Amino acid sequence: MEAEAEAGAPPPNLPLPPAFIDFLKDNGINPSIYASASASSLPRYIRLKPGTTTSETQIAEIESELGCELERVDWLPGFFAAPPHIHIAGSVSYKRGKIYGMDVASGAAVMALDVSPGDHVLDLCAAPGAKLCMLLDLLGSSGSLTGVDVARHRLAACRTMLLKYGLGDRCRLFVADGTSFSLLPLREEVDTKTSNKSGWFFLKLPGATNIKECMDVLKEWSPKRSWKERKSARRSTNGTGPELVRAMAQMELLYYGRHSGMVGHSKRDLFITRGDSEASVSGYDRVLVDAECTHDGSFKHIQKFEHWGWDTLQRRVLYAERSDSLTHLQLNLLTNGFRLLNVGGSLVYSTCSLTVAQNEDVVKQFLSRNPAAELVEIEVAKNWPCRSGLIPKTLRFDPLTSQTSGLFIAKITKISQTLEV
Ligand SMILES: C[S@@+](CC[C@H](N)C(=O)[O-])C[C@H]1O[C@@H](n2cnc3c(N)ncnc32)[C@H](O)[C@@H]1O
Repeated sequence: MEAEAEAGAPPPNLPLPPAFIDFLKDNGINPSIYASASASSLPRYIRLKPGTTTSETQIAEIESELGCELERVDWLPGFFAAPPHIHIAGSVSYKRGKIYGMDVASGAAVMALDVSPGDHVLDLCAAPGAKLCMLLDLLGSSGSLTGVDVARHRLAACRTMLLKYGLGDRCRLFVADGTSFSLLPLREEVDTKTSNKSGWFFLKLPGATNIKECMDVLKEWSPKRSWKERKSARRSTNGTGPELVRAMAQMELLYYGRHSGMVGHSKRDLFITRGDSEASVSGYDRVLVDAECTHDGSFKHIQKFEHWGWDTLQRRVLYAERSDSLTHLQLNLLTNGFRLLNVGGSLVYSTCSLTVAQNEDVVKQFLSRNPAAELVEIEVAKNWPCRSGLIPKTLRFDPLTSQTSGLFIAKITKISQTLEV
């Protein structure tokens, strides 16, 4: 890991508005970082879909299609750097689902989680889904992945990605608030060969033959049900506490795959919630909290405001109330993700903000309230071109140090089922 970049470097070559420069300075961020990360210097990163042959011939084919040379990222398998100006979305390889456009720092956050086949994984801020797809690629053909996001349209884009890359089999997607989401993974799998609810997907995928059963499961979760259906659903929740009924009404299932734990279960079956003292109810082995943030470390995102108008940045990103409520949101997402984590499991908290308030401060506050949480070293990071965060064991990627987008990563484990203080 490299030492922290020195302050006092040249001024940014983007016409950053004074309010943004003030925001950066208030947060101790040197605006020069935006100079080094100008569009002409930061590589465009590509991740190859595993299973795609990585022979030199295949790489050469992609190179000739993109019209550039790809440089293998030696510290993160499967990633390649392309020149900054390359647009991959129009390429055949991209359209056919052979490559992903994904910053290598985002890949690092996923690798830090150390997912193994068979794990039950929760991605609490999942959309639009670059990290979720990588998690599924690592999971392979066992375990499950639950993706949650509060923004329906963004999660719909995530579903499109799942289908494009053929990754939906073990995944389910919920439109829900990650600060209160409570569904646990279902570990015992329904035998999809003998069950009469055999192997249904939300969207009809190759191999599916009974679309009606699929639609029945989804209807149960849809907020747009007829009065009659809502009445009968209310009847079926009689005897259920009001909090649970509210929780059941508040989320929508947007997608599920054959081995996602949804097949053969009614909505009610899935509301086995974990009370704080119920350690015996199994939660998730891995949790990713890639929290909503000001995105100030994502150079490409900030650059878009040149077209959208800098006043939009000021209005949407920088006003103080948003910053305050964001750190609350981040803390609540982290706390709920940790609540759903198994003892011995791992959680990664990441943001693409470079501010201390949204990163180290959130983690510090969380640790002070959760004696069962322990910050752990990210073992795989030994050769990563990043620097330490202000708290030891946390990591920071930034354009100057890493030639990547900005990203903060902290890894936390649960050492016991102790309650929050
Ligand atoms: C940084 S983005 C996540 C990017 C995503 N992990 C990926 O790799 O593509 C943060 C996401 O958090 C979502 N979000 C904001 N508030 C949320 C909440 N209360 N619960 C769940 N998701 C939330 C936003 O809609 C947004 O999609």
